[in-house]
Amino acid sequence: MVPPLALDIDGTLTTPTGRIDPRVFELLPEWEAPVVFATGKAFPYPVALAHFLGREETVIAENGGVAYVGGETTTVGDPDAARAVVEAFRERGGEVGWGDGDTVNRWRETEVAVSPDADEALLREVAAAAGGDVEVVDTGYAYHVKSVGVSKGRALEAVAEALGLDPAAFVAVGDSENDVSTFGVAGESYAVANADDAAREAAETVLDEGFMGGTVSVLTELRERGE
Ligand SMILES: O=C(O)COP(=O)(O)O
Ligand SMILES: [Mg+2]
Repeated sequence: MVPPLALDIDGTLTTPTGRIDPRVFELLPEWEAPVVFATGKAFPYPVALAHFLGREETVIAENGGVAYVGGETTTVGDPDAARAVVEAFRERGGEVGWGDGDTVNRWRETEVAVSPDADEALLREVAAAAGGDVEVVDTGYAYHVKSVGVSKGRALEAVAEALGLDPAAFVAVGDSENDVSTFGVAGESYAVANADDAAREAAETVLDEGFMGGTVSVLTELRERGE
């Protein structure tokens, strides 16, 4: 038997240029245990990934702000507080930076994502001035302006419970600061070689290979172990 998985998407299932690695489509459709996509991206992205893999749509989006399992959606966090920070950032000359359509935030319900090209120092200054309820999380792919206390790890606890599983039964793979909480909840945790310092420190194991190459090495090992 293979264990259930909690998989980050960007930096973990992707190539260095941000594409979904084709090996995702070979390895995950047939994985014989729950697979939870746990991402900082907005809700539709992991749902679409699960859908096109032919898997149950069991997802954590917005860094834990949104969880979806068994057809039930749960949202946590204070979107108004996050939006107020981003509005103040804009008033001070900051730019969210995703262009006119802003599909990054269009379906985002609990937080706001700001482009990695944005003025980080200004964003952090504005967030700090808003009091202690809002924080900025840097995934390498975006700065997420979100409520303190919302995390992928907390959402994984809730999703695991809904699935009737112990969160410690999960094996987690990730690459950044927003995966640290998942690593704390899952029974086994792996940081891919491209992971940031926070993820490397939190993970039980830092892999030799980066991006999907690292994730493939974990999945292969787990499969062999389960035989
Ligand atoms: O959207 C981001 O900033 C990062 O997404 P991820 O959590 O799937 O890596
Ligand atoms: Mg990531």
